[in-house]
This record gives sequence, C-alpha cells and structure tokens, in this order.
Amino acid sequence: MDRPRYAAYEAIAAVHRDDAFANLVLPAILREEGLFGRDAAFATELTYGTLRHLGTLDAILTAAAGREVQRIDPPVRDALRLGAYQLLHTRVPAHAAVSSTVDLVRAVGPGATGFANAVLREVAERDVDAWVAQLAPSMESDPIGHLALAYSHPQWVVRAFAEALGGDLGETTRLLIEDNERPPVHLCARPGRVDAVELADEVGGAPGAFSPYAVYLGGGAPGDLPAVAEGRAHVQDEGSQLVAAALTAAPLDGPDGRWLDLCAGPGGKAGLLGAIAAERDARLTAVEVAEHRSRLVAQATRGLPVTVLNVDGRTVGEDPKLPEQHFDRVLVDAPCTGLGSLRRRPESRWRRQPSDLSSLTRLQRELLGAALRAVRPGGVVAYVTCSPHIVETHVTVTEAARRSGVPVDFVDARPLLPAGMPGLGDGPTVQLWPHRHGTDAMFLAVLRRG
Ligand SMILES: C[S@@+](CC[C@H](N)C(=O)[O-])C[C@H]1O[C@@H](n2cnc3c(N)ncnc32)[C@H](O)[C@@H]1O
Repeated sequence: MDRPRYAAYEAIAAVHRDDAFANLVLPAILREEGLFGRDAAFATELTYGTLRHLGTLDAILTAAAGREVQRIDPPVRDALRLGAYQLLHTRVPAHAAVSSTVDLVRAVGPGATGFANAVLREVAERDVDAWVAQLAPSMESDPIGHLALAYSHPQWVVRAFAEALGGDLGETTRLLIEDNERPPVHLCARPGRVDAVELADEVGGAPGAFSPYAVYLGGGAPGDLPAVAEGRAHVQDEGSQLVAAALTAAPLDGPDGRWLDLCAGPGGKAGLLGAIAAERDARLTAVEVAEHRSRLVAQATRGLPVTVLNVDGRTVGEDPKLPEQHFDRVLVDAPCTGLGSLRRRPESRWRRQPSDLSSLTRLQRELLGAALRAVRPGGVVAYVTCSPHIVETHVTVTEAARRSGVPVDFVDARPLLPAGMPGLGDGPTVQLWPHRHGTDAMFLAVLRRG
C-alpha cells in the first residue's frame, strides 16, 4: 500500500478514534513508517488538508453516498474523506486518488471496496466549486450557512467571526480562506541573545513584518535549528510576540521590577517576557496550574530571571508568593477556545463546542480578577486571548473589570504595538487577524489600576 497515504489515514483515524492531536500524532507515525522529505510532506498535506476541509468533504460524501456520512463505518469513512480530499483539493490524478483509496479500504474495511469505488467516482464527477454550488444554501438566503459549507467551518464559529468583524462578510470570507492555509512557522529571536536580522540569516528565513523579534522560517523543522536548541530563539506566532511585548511597552510611573505571567504554560510568552526582563533588570514570576506545563515553562525560561510557580493563578492574596498590589506588570494569557489559531490546529474547529464558552469565560473572569488584585495601583494588566470571540474578549474584560471592585482604566493598546501597523481598529483594545496581519487572531486589552 502507498505509505504516505497510509500514514495520513492512520493520523486522521487516530484524531477521530482516540481524540489525538494531529500535530502530535503525525510526526510519530511518520517516524514509524520511515517517511522523510517529499513523502513526509505529502502525508502531512493530506492529513492537515483532510482535517481542515472535513465539513465540506462530509457534506459532499453524504450527497455522493446517498446516506449520512456518520452512518458509514469509521475506518471506511476516514479513507473516503482522504480520497475525496485528493480528488477535490490536490493535483493527484483522479484515477490515482480513487485506486489508492480503494486499496486502503481493502486493508481497513474489506467488505466496502465496491462502495468506496462507487462513492469516489461520484465525487469525481464535479469539482469542489460545483459541489458547493449544489449543496450550500445561497449567500443571499443564509450567508452563515453558505460560508460554513463553502469554507469548512462550523456555523457557530463563522457567526462568531462575523460578529467580531462587525458583520463584514467579505472580511469574514478572507479570514475563513486564511484559516484553511498552511501557516508559516514564526520564530522569536530572544532579545539579548540574537537579533532578528542575524537569526533570519542564520536560518535562511526573513525578518517579520511587525514584531522586532519575529523571523519567518522558509521551511524545515524548527526543532532541528541550533538557535532553538541553544535557547537563542523559540517558535512563537508573531501575534503572540506582539501582545507580550505590548505589556512591556505600556508607560509606567514608579517601580518596574516585578512582572507576573498568570497563565504561563507552556512558556512562549514567558520566554519573551523573561528575555526583556533580563535587559531591564526586572524579574518575572510565571504561574502555571498544570504541573507538566509548569515544567515546560521552567525549560522555556532557563537562564532568564524567571521564577516558576506551579499554583492556581486565582490564589492571588492567599498564596504568600502572590501578594495583592505587588506587581508592576501582569499578563493574563487566558485559557480560551483557541478560535484564533485554527490554522495551526486543523482538527480543533470540529472539537470545540459553543458549550465550552461558559466554563472558559468564568475562568477568564476569575483570572483577570486575580490579576487586577495582584497589580499595584498605577500598574498595568494585559488581558490576552488567542480567540476573537467577543464573549471571551470584550464581554470578559468588561465583566471582570466591573466585578473586581478595583478602579481601572483602559489604556489604548494600539500605540503599544509597532508604529505603522495597519488594521488595528478604533481602540482601546486590539484584535489581530490572520488575514490582516498574518498572525493568529490574538486579542489584547490593557488596563491600568487606579
Ligand atoms: C493560553 S495558555 C497560555 C499560553 C502561554 N502564555 C504561552 O505563551 O505559551 C493558558 C494556560 O493557562 C493555564 N491555566 C488554566 N487555568 C489556570 C489557573 N487557574 N491558574 C494558572 N494557570 C492556569 C493552562 O494550563 C494553560 O497552560
């Protein structure tokens, strides 16, 4: 059997059968199968592409099979998804996509080879645009339903994006298209260790458009880079760099040596904040509730002026290491739905549910409340999410500030980002976007305690 396709099938099946994460399970499968170079790249493209386009593929397979895709045996269903992806989204010739999928079905669901052959031949009758035209509701009658099917996102996610974009469906469409692209790897050149231009030269990449620390990697595995192994750089989306650096750019009167990161795991932003703290004689306390993630924070900040605490961030005022009114700058990079980084996690759009929002927003409010207790009068708090969902952004910030009983003012976050950055809106908060900035959709609100 074709090994790259088998590897892709195994990864997709593990995501659906075992709730695995594609970015973790696929590298292990590629190693087991001994796949490198072009074969590994092909298997990766098939896996990620199939998972991203799953919603549209399933609608097409349902029509082609004449029965709900959910009623097809799971191994055969995943093989068909992989075959349909090749037919509709790659340059693989139709006969090769069909015959390799039938071979796969012979191994994973032997009774279904005739069925698989017939369904894929039906899928191959049209291209993806013709299928969408046939199956999606019209843009006029049901724009959210249309965009969801055409660009393979759940309807509730499309609705949330459209709302955060002020109802602009043209921009929403550009965002959905961007979510289906393979995102480039961004590196963060750690200040004091390496300069972004030097790092770009060293790794054959290009300096980032906005963050002074960002380098866009051209290709290759970032884990193999000496700069990453030696702690001069780490992998981090440019948007994450910008919002972490914004906290350190907020003007402050008085002392500026005690910084706090209340949700630090696995340590990307703590790594950047720690490197900036080292240059400014400050010290960062990095809090993470999950033990294994707090160990990752310790690894990510080795050699930097960072103290890692494996405690619940909501214990400010109870834990003697987290006194109230003590810190000058506080970051709350809150747990969230992650709807702003769907490009990087191909299966996550199908896993997340609107029902996740209520427990997450409660936790977000409590953590931001704790941050407002931890910061000293005159100090600043940055609230960050990698989600643009307004319930996790504007609603959480407004509610947490209102309930905190602490006097706070919004600081305009736009001047805390590099000069000349386009598309930052009317302030005082900032929402970054993949289709506008090439970053994850990070949200940033900066509050100053009165
Ligand atoms: C969005 S992630 C933070 C990412 C991190 N700042 C970075 O840049 O690598 C949120 C983190 O908050 C942690 N967390 C969740 N609840 C927490 C709590 N009550 N106290 C402290 N950390 C918490 C999660 O385990 C998770 O690691």
